[in-house]
Amino acid sequence: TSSTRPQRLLRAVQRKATKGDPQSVISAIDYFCRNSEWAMNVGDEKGPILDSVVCEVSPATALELGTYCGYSSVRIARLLPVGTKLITLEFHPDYACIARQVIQHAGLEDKIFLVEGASGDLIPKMADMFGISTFDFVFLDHWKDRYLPDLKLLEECQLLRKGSVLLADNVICPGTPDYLEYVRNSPRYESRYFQSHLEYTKVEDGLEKSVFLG
Ligand SMILES: Cc1cc(-c2n[nH]c(CCNC(=O)c3cc(-c4ccc(F)cc4)cc(O)c3O)n2)ccn1
Ligand SMILES: [Mg+2]
Repeated sequence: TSSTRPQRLLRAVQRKATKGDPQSVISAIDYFCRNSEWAMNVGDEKGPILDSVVCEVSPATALELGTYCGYSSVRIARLLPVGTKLITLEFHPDYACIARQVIQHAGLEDKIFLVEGASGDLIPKMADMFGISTFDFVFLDHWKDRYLPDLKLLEECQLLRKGSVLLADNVICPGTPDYLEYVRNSPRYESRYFQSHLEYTKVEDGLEKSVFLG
């Protein structure tokens, strides 16, 4: 029976990465995507930009929208101090199943809470589900037409505080024009674009970092 791309990506991790070593999991996925099959991970060019923002914010509470195979969950969680947690939301059960195994191989299952469901349904439940009040950091990497509605939902649910940092992937490719227009023109955000490329390609893409001003 044929396997899926996420299953083949997981197999590459299980074969090549050292259990409990997040960096080797990241390297194994990047190697697989450069040498075997492209996959929609934030990747090894935008990844270091994500790392630098996570280190700068050093969030006590972090949210990721769009887990896929768990590559960026591992990138983020490996940098989080003890006692802090990453909540990551994934819509597709098949992706979630693979991501759990990738996260486990990295040894980060105690720092990452993966929740299955649609962002629009889950965001209003975050505070109650996890006993948090606001997010210090949000990584948007899910359906591109959900970035703006979910940002507004985070505002309405009062899950952002003065200084909360939002980092959005794919603002050029596939593109999130309505989100970009909003964060770049709203007086409630200070926004900055980090130019890069679509993972594992020469196509332009980038990350938009937006600080909520309250
Ligand atoms: C909780 C929740 C979660 C989700 C959700 N979970 N997982 C996703 C995946 C979303 N990601 C992408 O679609 C994506 C696409 C490309 C791409 C593809 C093809 C091209 F030709 C060029 C670029 C590149 C990327 O970097 C991407 O991130 N959404 C949805 C709803 N609610
Ligand atoms: Mg992406």
